[in-house]
Amino acid sequence: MSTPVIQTDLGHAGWQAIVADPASAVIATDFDGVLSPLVEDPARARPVDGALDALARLARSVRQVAIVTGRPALVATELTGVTGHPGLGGLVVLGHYGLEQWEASTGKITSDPVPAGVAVARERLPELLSIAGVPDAFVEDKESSLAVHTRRLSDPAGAFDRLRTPLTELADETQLRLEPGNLVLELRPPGIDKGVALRRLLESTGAQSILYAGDDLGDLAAFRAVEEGRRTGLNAVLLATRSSGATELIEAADIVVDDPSGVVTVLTALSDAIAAR
Ligand SMILES: O=P(O)(O)OC[C@H]1O[C@H](O[C@H]2O[C@H](CO)[C@@H](O)[C@H](O)[C@H]2O)[C@H](O)[C@@H](O)[C@@H]1O
Repeated sequence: MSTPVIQTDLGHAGWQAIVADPASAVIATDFDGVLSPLVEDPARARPVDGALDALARLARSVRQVAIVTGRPALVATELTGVTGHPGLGGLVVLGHYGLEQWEASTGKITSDPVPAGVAVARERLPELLSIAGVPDAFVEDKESSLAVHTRRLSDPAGAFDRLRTPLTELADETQLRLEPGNLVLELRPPGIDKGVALRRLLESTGAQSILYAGDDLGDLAAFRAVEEGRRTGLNAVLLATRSSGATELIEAADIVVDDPSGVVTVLTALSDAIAAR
């Protein structure tokens, strides 16, 4: 398989560094919109064909493969089906934007504490949704955070706009953070994001290079952490899918693909290049 279109010099350098020394590389990828297509019901998201095999193949030669997601870590392991998948015994899943860490080698989860504001927000949400005129918005209760989805409503974008201000106020009052995503507004603990999660992962693994794949606004923090790392010598490839149409992310990427199948193509090309070196 040929090298994908890498649009930047930094991306070329990152690709070559990973190929030359995979043992010091991390491969980290988001789940929704990157390994799985976006679907109406969050419970039905699944990785596209070939996604886990592509990660498993890379896992043979790189230092660490990780999934970094806004989902709870256990939900992500269930939806992805990574538990017991051949070749993914060293996988790490960073859930809740890094609040939780699940390790395939032990099956154990560690988590930062959940702030009390989540319980307060949970209690106040139904009335807030009613007052905002969207009582039927789907609330995905993730225990450590609450995601309000508008995708299945008759006017998804209008409902998203109507909810933004009241949910921002609720986040302020409960000392939570409002995380906007693709037709979803999440109330979640502050002080952690995918950038913090990735910095911790790079530090704990001592990796010198990384490929990070994302699609939505929540991945911007990871992109920024990688860009910051580049200033102190980290070699990196930033891969974005167009799944969520997040312009800022797409413009910052070294490689852009349309959808999760494109991610599989890129990951496969990377392991082919490693195998051919
Ligand atoms: O970090 P991620 O793995 O990308 O998770 C971010 C949020 O993704 C999910 O919502 C998105 O995907 C749903 C299923 O395809 C879709 O219905 C929704 O509109 C998208 O915003 C998930 O439900 C959230 O909990 C995640 O935080």
